[in-house]
Amino acid sequence: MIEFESVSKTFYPGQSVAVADFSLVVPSHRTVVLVGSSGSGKSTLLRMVNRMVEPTSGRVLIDDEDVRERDPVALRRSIGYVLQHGGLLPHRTVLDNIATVPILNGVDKKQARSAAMELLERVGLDPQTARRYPGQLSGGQQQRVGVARALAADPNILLMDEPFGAVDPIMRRELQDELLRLQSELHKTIVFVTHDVDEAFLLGDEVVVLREGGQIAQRGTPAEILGAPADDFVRDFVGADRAERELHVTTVDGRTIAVDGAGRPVGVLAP
Ligand SMILES: Nc1ncnc2c1ncn2[C@@H]1O[C@H](COP(=O)(O)OP(=O)(O)OP(=O)(O)O)[C@@H](O)[C@H]1O
Repeated sequence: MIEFESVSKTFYPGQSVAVADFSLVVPSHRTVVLVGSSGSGKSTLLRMVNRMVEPTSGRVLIDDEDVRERDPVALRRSIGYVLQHGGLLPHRTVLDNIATVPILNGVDKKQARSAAMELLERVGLDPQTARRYPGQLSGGQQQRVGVARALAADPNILLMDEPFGAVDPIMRRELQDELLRLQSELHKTIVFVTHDVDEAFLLGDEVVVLREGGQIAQRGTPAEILGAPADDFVRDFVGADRAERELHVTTVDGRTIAVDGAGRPVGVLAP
């Protein structure tokens, strides 16, 4: 469980607050998505968990322990972190990129490399990829390596900061499905940051819609938010009234088809 307890962050005195008095509990084994437009404080909040940002006031607790009690380096090695631009080491092979943290944590090299090979397959990469360098991979493959690397130390917590933001829409959808599959097997505690509402609704057990200053506009399951947006800001942000979200039913050859506001079929209703 991760707990944000009234955290605030002002980067420079006199500057506007990046995050003001934010509180949230992220339950263990769940995926919580922070969604909001640029500058709403999502990354700042995420980085408080692994102490890459220290709150100006308030606390972040992991399983009831204040993260400030933890050595920052050990803390970071115990938490998986995936960024938009993989942050892979360019002069190390894919296999070494994945095995680095476990080796730093004292795992025997051979063992770490064989675990890295298993992870490579787990995230859907060909074993041949192991000997390549990050620059020789596509953006989507690099992000898969990023996910494998984040999982290598078998962390309980995964922090994901716009991890699929820089890949094309088809690859993005594949990576999202892959994450859903992985999570159904691994049950990590995931905090996922995105500005894409559809991605938030697809991946989040719970979604937190943020406005500027890390203010929570609404939190809940995707269905709760879409069904009852708290205010006009949330309604606009999630596009509750957007034509493509407004589904209707029509009957074609005796089957009931759901179509969106533009008349595009989106699925068949189960009888
Ligand atoms: N290291 C920093 N130094 C100074 N100001 C910062 C720093 N990091 C973030 N900020 C400011 O804090 C505010 C919140 O930024 P943050 O990156 O957390 O937002 P975000 O919602 O993640 O946005 P984005 O989607 O663009 O990454 C912004 O006004 C930003 O300029």
